[in-house]
Amino acid sequence: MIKLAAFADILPHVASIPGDMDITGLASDSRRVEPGNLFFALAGTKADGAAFIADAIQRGASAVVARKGSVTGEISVPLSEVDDPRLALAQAAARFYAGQPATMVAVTGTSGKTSVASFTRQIWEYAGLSAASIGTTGVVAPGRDEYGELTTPDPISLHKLLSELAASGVTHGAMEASSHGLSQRRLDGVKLAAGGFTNLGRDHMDYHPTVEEYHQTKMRLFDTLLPVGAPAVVFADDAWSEATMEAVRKAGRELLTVGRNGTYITIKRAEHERHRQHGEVEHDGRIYEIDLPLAGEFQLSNALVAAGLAIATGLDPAIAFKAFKYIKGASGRLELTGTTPEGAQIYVDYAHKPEALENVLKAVRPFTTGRVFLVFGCGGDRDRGKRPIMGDIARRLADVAIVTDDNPRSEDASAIRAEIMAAIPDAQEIGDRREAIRSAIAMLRTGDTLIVAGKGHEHGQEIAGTKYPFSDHEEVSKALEGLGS
Ligand SMILES: CC(=O)N[C@H]1[C@@H](OP(=O)(O)OP(=O)(O)OC[C@H]2O[C@@H](n3ccc(=O)[nH]c3=O)[C@H](O)[C@@H]2O)O[C@H](CO)[C@@H](O)[C@@H]1O[C@H](C)C(=O)N[C@@H](C)C(=O)N[C@H](CCC(=O)O)C(=O)O
Ligand SMILES: Nc1ncnc2c1ncn2[C@@H]1O[C@H](COP(=O)(O)OP(=O)(O)OP(=O)(O)O)[C@@H](O)[C@H]1O
Ligand SMILES: N[C@H](CCC[C@H](N)C(=O)O)C(=O)O
Ligand SMILES: [Mg+2]
Repeated sequence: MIKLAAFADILPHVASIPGDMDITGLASDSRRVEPGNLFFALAGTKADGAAFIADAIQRGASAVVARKGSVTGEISVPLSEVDDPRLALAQAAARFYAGQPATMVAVTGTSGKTSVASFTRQIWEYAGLSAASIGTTGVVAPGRDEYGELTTPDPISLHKLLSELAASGVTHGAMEASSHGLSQRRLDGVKLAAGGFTNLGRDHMDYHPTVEEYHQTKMRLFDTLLPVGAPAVVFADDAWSEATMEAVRKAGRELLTVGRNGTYITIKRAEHERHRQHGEVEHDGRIYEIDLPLAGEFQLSNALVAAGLAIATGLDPAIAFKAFKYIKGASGRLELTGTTPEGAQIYVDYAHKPEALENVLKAVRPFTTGRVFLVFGCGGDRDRGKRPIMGDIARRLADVAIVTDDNPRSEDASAIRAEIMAAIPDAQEIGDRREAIRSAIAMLRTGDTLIVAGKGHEHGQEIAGTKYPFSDHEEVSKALEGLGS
């Protein structure tokens, strides 16, 4: 419970409302309003929250926040009109749910966010700090491991969570900043100590009009959310690194680069083995040995961004680099899930966009003496343009590809497959994902590698509005049991 007047600096006019009222909670969905809630009417992609003000009041909303000019006519409760209701909601949520872990960092980029958030938490944990990570795979903190729906939670859930974490003694938190989250102001109330950037590729072209606009949205993390002078840890070896560095410099934040071309942490030497990477990095004039028990050079890039975030916010570099040895991959990120009796290896991976798929296929090639198999599809109700691009990547980089279903959502699954197969007509088509996985595993021989791509950690498959239980991990295990391994 908090007085409405406590939001006076965020919400115009509330200071002039006679008789201060108690606010029992915040809501942005009228269907979830409880008596005494402050309702925020948000303009969305499908609806305008202003149309649900009457509904919210009927359910007991005691005051309403809406975009200037969006409310016509009288309403029966106090109204605060603002330029940006989503920003007001984020700030109000941070006020309502007081307390955040003292050191919060956020990472953006097309791929690697979940991994970086998880690695940063693990580095802090290794150093003995009480740490949390928040992102696509959910929340992980001392005593908590919860599956999540969104990469960046909405501000109300996010601040409730941060407040609980702080109250339970968590001092360090790493979170993912998705482009949706940044554009919708979901993390504008978070007090950030540092920000990170991994890379930029094609994603969410159903939401962002151009790649440039998509990049600019991601840059909000640096030019708006990060305090002036705060460190921005930028991966230096990506095609979009230069543009990101420029954005950070222009915004007056401290630029720290990592990677082969990085100056804050520089890769001096890296040897990649099948399941680990070993090498040396330079930081602040000193050389540190690193040993990372994960496959794929991209995981080393992610680990460097994580180390950069931890060091930039105060951790001893020697401890940060030593922690690499104990890092576990995030669930379903190039995760070795099984081995056939003949020794072929099967990985579950979350690549559901072009660059991720390309990276993963390239990552396993050097260690595959036989053929690289790929089982993949594309999600429905998402960027259609990526389908033939991913088909083409599979054609170029996999030896055997099976096109199957991901989450068709409301779309016709066979039409999605056809759009992928336009670029890889020779692929096998097996719509049923379980069948596709079984069929691929049955074909594997010594030296082969199979990547089951697209769903990673997911627990379900969404078909025509229903989420059916489904796990790539489980299906791989069951198929292997069938082979007697
Ligand atoms: C496309 C998108 O981002 N949608 C988000 C957006 O919803 P919207 O603006 O489209 O909502 P809308 O349906 O148009 O309705 C507008 C407003 O009216 C309200 N409403 C609606 C109906 C009603 O009866 N009463 C009512 O009050 C809604 O609650 C909403 O506030 O704002 C909502 C509230 O903040 C989010 O929950 C919702 O996320 C949906 C669930 C979603 O699926 N988002 C995905 C695409 C997403 O955000 N993904 C990113 C990136 C993933 C990644 O690649 O890593 C993520 O961070 O997870
Ligand atoms: N640094 C990287 N560069 C390129 N590809 C990567 C990188 N890190 C991870 N990937 C690929 O992207 C997939 C998703 O990785 P991760 O979950 O860490 O990224 P993310 O940015 O959180 O993705 P999402 O936005 O889908 O949640 C991995 O399974 C892997 O295929
Ligand atoms: N957060 C991403 C996840 C996509 C996962 C993939 N399995 C798919 O369904 O396309 C999205 O909602 O676009
Ligand atoms: Mg993620």
